[in-house]
Amino acid sequence: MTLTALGTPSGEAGTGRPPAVEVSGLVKTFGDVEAVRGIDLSVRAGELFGFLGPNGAGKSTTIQILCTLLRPTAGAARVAGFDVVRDRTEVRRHIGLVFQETTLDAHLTAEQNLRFHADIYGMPKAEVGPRIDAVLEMVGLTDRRRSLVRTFSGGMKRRLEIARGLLHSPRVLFLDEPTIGLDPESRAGLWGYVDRLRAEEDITVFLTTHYMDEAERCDRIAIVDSGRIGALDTPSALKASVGADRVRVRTADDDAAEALVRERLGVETAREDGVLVVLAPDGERFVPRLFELGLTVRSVSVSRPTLDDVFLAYTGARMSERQAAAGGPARSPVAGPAGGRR
Ligand SMILES: Nc1ncnc2c1ncn2[C@@H]1O[C@H](COP(=O)(O)OP(=O)(O)OP(=O)(O)O)[C@@H](O)[C@H]1O
Repeated sequence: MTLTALGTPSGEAGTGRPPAVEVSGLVKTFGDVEAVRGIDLSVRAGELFGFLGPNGAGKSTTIQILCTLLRPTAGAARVAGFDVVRDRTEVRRHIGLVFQETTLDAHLTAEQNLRFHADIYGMPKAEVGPRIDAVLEMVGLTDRRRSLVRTFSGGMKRRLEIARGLLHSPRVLFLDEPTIGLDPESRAGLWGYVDRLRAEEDITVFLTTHYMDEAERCDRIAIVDSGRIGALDTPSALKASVGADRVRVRTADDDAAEALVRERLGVETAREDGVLVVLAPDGERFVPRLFELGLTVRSVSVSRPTLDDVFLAYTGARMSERQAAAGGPARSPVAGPAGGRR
């Protein structure tokens, strides 16, 4: 299998816009733990870029370095053209953060939370009111602007977090598992805002997720495992590079069928949940050959590779397992933009 692990997106030459995120040789260690072990990547302006990987792969650590909440052990990163170590304040001014743990003040109203954020960012007074109106409208919370945040549902809080992340018109929005714990309707709503945002504000979105449908939305995704990028490409290119279609077959005797298929047709097989799976480059054309072998086929189905298959190829696990594992709060809250650095 040959999957690409390229740091630079193709087709960028000539656009004249610097990359939104540029990372080279990034390393982060915590004592003996090598959380990030040499990451290179380049995210172009306006891109929706996804980070996928198992628990502990180093996704959050990388994002926290990009957001200036952690200092790299080695390597360099630039966000919106600014160095994350040397130009920390400028980086913070140009990014928005939405993390899975809420950092809203529950005892303030939605509007007060936003005004507080505007103060921290030193937004010009004249801009604050109209911008609050705009972001509240975008996330559908205009009529709840004077409600205390503690009266909000989980989905409403997340929408308010997004509004807050956008208030200062960032160039790059970091979303670290933004939909964990949300119901399907709230997840769909949140993605509606992200799509609208990208259309209206030409923002770059850098996302981590455990959900396959969210990964599918990305322009490109990087699969991260054990602190390294194993593959980086568009979802369709990644799926194509995994190669074979999967032909799931149930026969009268699967063990005998498997041996026969391997021997006579020279193809690879696997077992998934006990079911015989034949890996074939063109599944539909392959099916008649099963019958030609004289097998008693009880059922057969063909599926093309999914991102889950790509994830499995690179990490040895299914995304769905990760999704289940990530059902609860995964880690302690990180500091907001004004917070300290570990
Ligand atoms: N502050 C810290 N001190 C010590 N070790 C840490 C710290 N933060 C992260 N690590 C370790 O670094 C590794 C990478 O963690 P990280 O949170 O970046 O993974 P992740 O890919 O975001 O995982 P998840 O999907 O579970 O959020 C893990 O082994 C983790 O235990």
